[in-house]
Amino acid sequence: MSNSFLEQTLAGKTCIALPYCLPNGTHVQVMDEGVIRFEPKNPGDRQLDMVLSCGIHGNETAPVELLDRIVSQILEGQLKVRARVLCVFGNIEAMRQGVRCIDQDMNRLFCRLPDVEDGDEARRAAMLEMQLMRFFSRSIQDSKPRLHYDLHTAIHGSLIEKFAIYPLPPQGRDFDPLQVARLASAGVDAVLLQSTTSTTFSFFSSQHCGAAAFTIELGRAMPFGQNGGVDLSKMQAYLEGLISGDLPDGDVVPAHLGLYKVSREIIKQSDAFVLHIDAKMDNFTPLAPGTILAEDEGMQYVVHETDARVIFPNPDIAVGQRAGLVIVPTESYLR
Ligand SMILES: O=C(O)CCC(=O)N[C@@H](CCC(=O)O)C(=O)O
Ligand SMILES: [Zn+2]
Repeated sequence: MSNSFLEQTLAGKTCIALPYCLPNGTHVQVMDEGVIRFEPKNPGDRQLDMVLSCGIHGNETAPVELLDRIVSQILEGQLKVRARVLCVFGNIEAMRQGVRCIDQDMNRLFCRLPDVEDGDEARRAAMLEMQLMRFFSRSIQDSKPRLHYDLHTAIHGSLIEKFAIYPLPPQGRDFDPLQVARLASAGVDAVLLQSTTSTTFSFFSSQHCGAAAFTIELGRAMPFGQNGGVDLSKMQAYLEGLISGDLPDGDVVPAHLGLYKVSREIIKQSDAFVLHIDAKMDNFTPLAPGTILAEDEGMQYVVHETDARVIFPNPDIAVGQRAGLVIVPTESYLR
């Protein structure tokens, strides 16, 4: 992958290039540092417009390496482009330093204009919002389906390694079973249906760009070059298929895919917050009814749900942010 788009970006060498054309007719434009757009030779024939993002958390490197492989394949002419595709490498400085974030968690900085605090990560999030609005405005004009996959890896282990978070749809819209079924063909084994608004990148594109958007967790966060244990072959084949115009056949959510709804988010209200469950617990670990999850300013969070599981337990976050999710299985209309 020498001299790849990622390597150039990390070395601070990306210049905003004018659109140019590959020998196979694909149009390429570098929109900003770490943001590159591909458009097919015959845009009228395309079936969808898609944003693929990674590295919103700088230490989640497996999806960054995956997206860099895809960008290289396109630039080298090995992958034919029959969709409009915007590839986003999110928090570049955090990637350089191998950390989740520098000052602020970028995935808590979307949908927050105009009251968001200033800072490099807030400015980058606002710039990415503008890039997506611009990218998808053409999709709206041309009535093309809009898709956004924001690719992550998790801090801890997980009883279900690959899962997606489906942001709460805009008012008047519902979760789309077709989108969930497609993810199953990409190796995703569970989907969590969100029940509240959010400040994540995928919530932004769902809410403000009308995209079918997901946060996708693809394994455990490891440093660059140490992702041999994460098998992304199904996801890679699926994304290559979408880019080259091969939509998956299945439109039924398979029985093996776990469907959960987010019952509640545990928000850290003060510095007195104490997590009572093991912060290193695997995602999807069952929580018995009556378990004390956490305490905060004299208030106890107790599991009252039947068949509850924990996702993303983490007390080391800023006040006001979420310290974990409680999810429950759901058998909804999706199946
Ligand atoms: O493992 C963890 O604790 C965090 C992994 C991660 O970054 N997850 C995303 C999920 C975003 C969403 O809820 O859509 C995050 O916390 O930003
Ligand atoms: Zn992440």
